[in-house]
Amino acid sequence: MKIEEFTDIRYEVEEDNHAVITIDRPDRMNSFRGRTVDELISAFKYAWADRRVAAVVLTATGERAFCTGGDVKERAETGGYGETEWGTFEIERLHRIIRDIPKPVIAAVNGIAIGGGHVLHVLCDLTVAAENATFAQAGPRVGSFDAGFGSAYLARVVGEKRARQIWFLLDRYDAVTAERWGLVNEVVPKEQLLEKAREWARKIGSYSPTAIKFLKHSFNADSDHMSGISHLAFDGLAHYATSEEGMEGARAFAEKRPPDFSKYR
Ligand SMILES: CC(C)(COP(=O)(O)OP(=O)(O)OC[C@H]1O[C@@H](n2cnc3c(N)ncnc32)[C@H](O)[C@@H]1OP(=O)(O)O)[C@@H](O)C(=O)NCCC(=O)NCCSC(=O)c1cc(O)c2ccccc2c1O
Repeated sequence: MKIEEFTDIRYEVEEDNHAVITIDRPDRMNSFRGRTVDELISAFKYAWADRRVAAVVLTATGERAFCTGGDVKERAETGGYGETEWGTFEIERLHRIIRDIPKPVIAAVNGIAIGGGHVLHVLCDLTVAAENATFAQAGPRVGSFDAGFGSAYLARVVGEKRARQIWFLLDRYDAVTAERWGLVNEVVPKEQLLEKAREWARKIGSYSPTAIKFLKHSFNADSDHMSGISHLAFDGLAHYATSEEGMEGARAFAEKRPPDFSKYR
């Protein structure tokens, strides 16, 4: 997909040194649909191929949301995430490209990161958060789960007890707690968020790209077996998310009522 065709994201190369990818669906709290995911993959490919780009910043429009995961309203209406370039919902490929691109990816979290949006920042190499940012998972409330990197790798990052707490209690954590848990590298005032991410990108751009590339691959190697778990998890999720139980979660969200999962116990 060409950059000028992007509707759900923006892609810019800043100061000939780093790319900034901005999720731009503020009316849906920067949730993603199939098209958003396709555009994000294309943007990461552009950044991968562009020799000027040493690091990638992933952020979103506004101060309310970084990314609220899948577009639950779309899912409640249609049972899926809308049309895509190849007819498939490529979220797993997006996860892979964030890990595989041989350049550090910095999440600049400008608001709530929840559900699949939380998973995106977890997968990024570094996270800088605005003071107003919050962090949460939502799947078991809306009929979804990420039993791949979103849970297994999360446990690597914050530890088993905290990862289970995040997924089983579905509470929202503030930026200071996230930093204390090691989920976030640094918390800054919201006015300084993008500048801090760019400062890191510029710093990375002054170092040897080959050394950085090998380090990223090395960090990934130890947890890459989780890809197999991810394949299983996403195939399972495709069935679960469209089941009656899964759809009860999405419909309840769209209808602004608590879900009733009692008959599935
Ligand atoms: C994010 C919130 C906690 C914010 O709550 P708050 O009370 O501040 O605001 P509102 O709830 O009133 O929301 C304002 C406005 O935005 C709409 N909105 C919010 N989030 C979404 C969303 N994800 N999709 C669509 N629309 C959204 C909301 O409806 C309001 O609209 P109005 O028209 O009423 O003004 C809270 O909104 C919240 O909990 N949001 C839902 C978070 C969530 O459940 N996300 C999805 C998790 S599941 C997921 O991400 C997922 C990922 C995958 O990779 C999948 C892969 C394959 C299959 C399924 C997948 C999947 O489900």
